[in-house]
Amino acid sequence: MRTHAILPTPQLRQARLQLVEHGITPTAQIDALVSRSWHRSLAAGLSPIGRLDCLDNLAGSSLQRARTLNHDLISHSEPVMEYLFEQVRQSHSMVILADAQGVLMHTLGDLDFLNKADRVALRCGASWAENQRGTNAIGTALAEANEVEINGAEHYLDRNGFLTCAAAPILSAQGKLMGILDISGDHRSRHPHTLGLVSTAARMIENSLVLSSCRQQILVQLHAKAEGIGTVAQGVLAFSEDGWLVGANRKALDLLGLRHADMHTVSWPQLFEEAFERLLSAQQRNKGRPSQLHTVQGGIFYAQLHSQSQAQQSVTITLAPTRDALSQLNSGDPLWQQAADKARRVMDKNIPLLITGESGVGKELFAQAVHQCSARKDKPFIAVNCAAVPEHLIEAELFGYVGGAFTGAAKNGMPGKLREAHGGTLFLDEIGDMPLGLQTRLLRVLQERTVTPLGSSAAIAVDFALMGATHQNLRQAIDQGRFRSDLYYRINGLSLHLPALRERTDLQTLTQTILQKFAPDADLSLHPEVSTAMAAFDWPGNLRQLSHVLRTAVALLDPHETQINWVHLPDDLAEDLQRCAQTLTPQAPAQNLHALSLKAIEHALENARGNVSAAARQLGISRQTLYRKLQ
Ligand SMILES: Nc1ncnc2c1ncn2[C@@H]1O[C@H](COP(=O)(O)OP(=O)(O)OP(=O)(O)O)[C@@H](O)[C@H]1O
Repeated sequence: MRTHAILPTPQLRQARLQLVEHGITPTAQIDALVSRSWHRSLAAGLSPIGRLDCLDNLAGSSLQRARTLNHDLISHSEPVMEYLFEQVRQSHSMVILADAQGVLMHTLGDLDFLNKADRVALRCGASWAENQRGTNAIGTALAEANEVEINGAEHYLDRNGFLTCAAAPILSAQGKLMGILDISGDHRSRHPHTLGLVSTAARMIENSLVLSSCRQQILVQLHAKAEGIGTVAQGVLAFSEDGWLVGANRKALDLLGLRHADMHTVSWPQLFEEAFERLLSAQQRNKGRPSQLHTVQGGIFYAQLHSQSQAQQSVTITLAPTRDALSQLNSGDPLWQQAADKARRVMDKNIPLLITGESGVGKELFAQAVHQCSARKDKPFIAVNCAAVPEHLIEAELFGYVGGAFTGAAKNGMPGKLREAHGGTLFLDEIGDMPLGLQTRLLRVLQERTVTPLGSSAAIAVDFALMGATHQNLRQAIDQGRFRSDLYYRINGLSLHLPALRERTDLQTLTQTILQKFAPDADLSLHPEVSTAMAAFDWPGNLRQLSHVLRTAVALLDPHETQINWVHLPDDLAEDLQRCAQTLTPQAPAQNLHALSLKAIEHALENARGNVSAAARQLGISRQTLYRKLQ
């Protein structure tokens, strides 16, 4: 962006002279970008006046080679350049495409101006990199990786002072600078809109490149309005089949607050609330009409999805298993996502995970998903509930035994869960409930990585990834002498806490995902009152309770019904929920309306842990309305 207006030519010449003679520019008057570029030009050994030596110009076969290397850039730019040229025809200008080194690849121009331009080598093969020709829109846009306008005597070389040039970079889907689009003309015919025109045209080329280079991926076109899809202002995102962001145009990054550096580190569920498959099937049902898409940060867009496999009508089937197990569980809650991100980082690094959280928050499902994402996924996942097995059996259950080791033992013995987990993952649920004696044996196994079955003296090597889970406070258990501290440190390579359902901000998405699991062919929803009450409810049984409630509700629906209402809920829960709803619904006289709505807002904000977007969603109002009410 320009920081200063364009100065008259004599002042600019004077300033350049001062730079060349004294190495300084009067920064108070000269535009910061121009000043930076002049300094670079000076450092490259260029002089504003006189001859230019040894320029890197390409011709013949080397130009041909460069054009072949830039084939995609040129072919996507040509139609846009022709359109652009139509807009500037007869204004003594030309439209120029340069590659990422500043070498001109393609030009279109008014004949009278082309002759003039040829004298300063504005022709194919010539390099307009800054170190070759000093400050100029093409070279400076490359150096600054930004759109640039250079006018008249702002050009470092005096010989280019008759030009006015506006240039904008063209970026690939991964943010690589592919080339520069430029309009150059006689500086007397400078138009203030030229830079905007060039930038828009560069974005058109960029969109076309992104759509083409990512056509093997799943493409999402999005805009705040359905009508904006397909226009130059649309965002374009590309996702791999397993849901990772692999490409985007700049508009999409702006819309979602992302950077090109986020490629391959951000996945669909971290961005959007709707499950991917759900959006795809909605698109198939609606014959490709744009569907609404909610970002986890509360933004609403319209989106259209394209996938090569969509054309073959098989996309839902091919994609469903390709989102990895952790992504499939992710429905957008930031605390849950933090735990999943940490788990991904330590995965396959032999670090035991200790998963904590209230009963029913999904610790075992989480552990299974981590196993499914790990290198051990084709080996067994063995879960042992340390609280459910009677104390006198748990030792045999875990360590196994040889035939006839004790009364009632199986004739041929049993390998035990630790050996069954060999190569895979051992998940010790409710590890806080493990008897002390067994804790000592388990510690030995973990230290020695061998198991000695009951009744045997032979140690057998075992290799498994270890995950434990507990709803207990293990530190407290240590203080009370119920849990060995050395075992605690051994099993707690990294502890991950899963949030309780009342703390989560993704209740709506979770509900939709669970409903879809129970009734894949129906488009079920909750009655708004039920939904609001559920959002305010405490859910002591967490996801297990929610899942049971929804399963029952789906079973109670009549075949033609698609909305879950109070009558579809178990009586006791309906009563609890209605009590919650009463705290939210204004039933008192009108003068209390304000107080009641404040209470509902307070409640929703508390539930959403201060996240205004999530609170607005819970209340069924827009973010703007919530902000207004808060004011
Ligand atoms: N992400 C999820 N989506 C849908 N249902 C879920 C999800 N996570 C958990 N559930 C439901 O909750 C139930 C309990 O999950 P899980 O056994 O993993 O919880 P837990 O925290 O290990 O419970 P506990 O502490 O009682 O062992 C599951 O059987 C499932 O019905």
